Amino acid sequence: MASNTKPASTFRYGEKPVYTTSNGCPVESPQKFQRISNGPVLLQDFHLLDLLAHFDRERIPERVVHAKGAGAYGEFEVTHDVSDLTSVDMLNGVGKKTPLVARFSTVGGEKGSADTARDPRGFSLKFYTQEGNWDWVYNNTPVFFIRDPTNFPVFIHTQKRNPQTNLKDATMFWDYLSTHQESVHQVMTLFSDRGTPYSYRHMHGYSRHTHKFTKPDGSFVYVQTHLRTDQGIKTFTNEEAGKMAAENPDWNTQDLFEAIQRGEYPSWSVFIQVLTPEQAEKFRWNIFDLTKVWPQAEVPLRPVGKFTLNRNPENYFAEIEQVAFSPSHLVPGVEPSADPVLQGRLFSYPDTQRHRLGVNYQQIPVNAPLNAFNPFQRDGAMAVNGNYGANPGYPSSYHPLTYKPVSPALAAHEQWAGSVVNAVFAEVGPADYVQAAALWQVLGRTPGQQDNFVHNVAVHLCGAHVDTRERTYGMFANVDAGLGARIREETEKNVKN
Ligand code: HEM
Repeated sequence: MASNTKPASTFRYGEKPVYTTSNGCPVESPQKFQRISNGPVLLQDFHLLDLLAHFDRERIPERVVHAKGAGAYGEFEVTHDVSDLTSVDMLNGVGKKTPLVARFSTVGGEKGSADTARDPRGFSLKFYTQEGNWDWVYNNTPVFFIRDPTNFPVFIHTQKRNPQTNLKDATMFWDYLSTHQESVHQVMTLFSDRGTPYSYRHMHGYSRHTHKFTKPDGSFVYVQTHLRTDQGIKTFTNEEAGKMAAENPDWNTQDLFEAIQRGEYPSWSVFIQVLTPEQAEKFRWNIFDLTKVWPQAEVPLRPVGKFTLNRNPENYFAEIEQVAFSPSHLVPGVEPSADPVLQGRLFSYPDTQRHRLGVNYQQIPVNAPLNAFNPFQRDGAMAVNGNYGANPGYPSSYHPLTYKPVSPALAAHEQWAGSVVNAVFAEVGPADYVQAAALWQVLGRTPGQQDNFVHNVAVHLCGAHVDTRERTYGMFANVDAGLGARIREETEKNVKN
């Protein structure tokens, strides 16, 4: 056959298309190159130059956090009616199904790092709804280290590599945490065995942030979302996770891919916690404080739906590396809350994706919404969607578009007035240790879990400078005096030199 008869993207693995240069010119041999006898190679050999030049540009920036990950496609189904709370189209109608793509990840490691590292896990979903893509960019733990958006870059720097040694650095790690003790609740989760999940299939997901579910009449409720694994929670101990990191650093990636290949489709049940604005005002905890949970005894879980992952990607780079999730990808019926960390995130994700993938990242097939139409965003590198053809790039009176009305003026809770302040979210105080102390008691209900926690902290903290160790013992003593003493004793036993 002299040439191919269909576009490259439609060939399936195993077909035998004609090999060509990038401009489609058939090539006699993938190995041959043009040269003068056994002398220099020729600049006219486009096949060689094309191949080398493309190879030279294969890498794009890895994600600044959550660089190592795995993903798959699936489907969400509504199991319970929530139309009393929200007009989100995807949630409207029991039995309604919506396609999705998921990506799981570790946070601090590079793209080639070990899957079983002690780290929170990213848990991202992109739903392709009729009213736009709705992204849930969640984690596997219910709270986070920070509640001030300014702290994210500096906190992450302490979890990554030391600028001089290029090594992970226990002093830096604990120096940050012990001087920002609002982190302690998340530290309690991270250093329990939940910090080393057995697989992506065996962990829950949490929105952590408060969002708002809205209705067209302008009313709304505050919600937090929980994704509960139907496979059950399964974790590694510290030593099992370390052994797996050495033997198979890609264990979680392999586990997810092979489970789906075997037809063992993992699923999660979706629940929400709901507070009315009036309840939120009287609630013991500030609902915009990302370091606190809404205790389930006070705010029960309400079932919403279920999702299942049932298809592996055909191409990892195209579909998983290039997928771009953002908490700002919302749809009618859901809005961000005033949580300052969430507000910071609304900016950060599309910003980094314009850098990581380019300004037209929403045109990449895995990111492309079903029904988007925005001809006022034109041109730019890699505009591959036809660039809206002859449609005017402004709101033309000759070719008006259809503009859909949005909800009426929002209720009292959304009318903000006040002076500009430049302040931290809140000073750390006794209330910041209450939920961490409760978690310490919860760990005590499963035999061995408190011991594992103390051990997991000790073998990490022992690498930190003595001043930092002392301050960290104080932090754990603020949670529980006995816990502080046990961590001191176990850590000092492990200190070398
Ligand atoms: C101010 C705080 C935060 C900032 C500035 C921030 C920033 C970022 C950035 C820049 C990325 C890389 C995105 C990309 O390259 O596509 C990322 C990834 C991610 N972040 Fe955050 N983040 C913050 C807090 C959080 C919190 C609180 C959560 C969980 C509730 C979270 C969950 C994730 C997840 C799951 C990913 C991976 C997304 C994927 O799979 O592609 N982040 N974050």
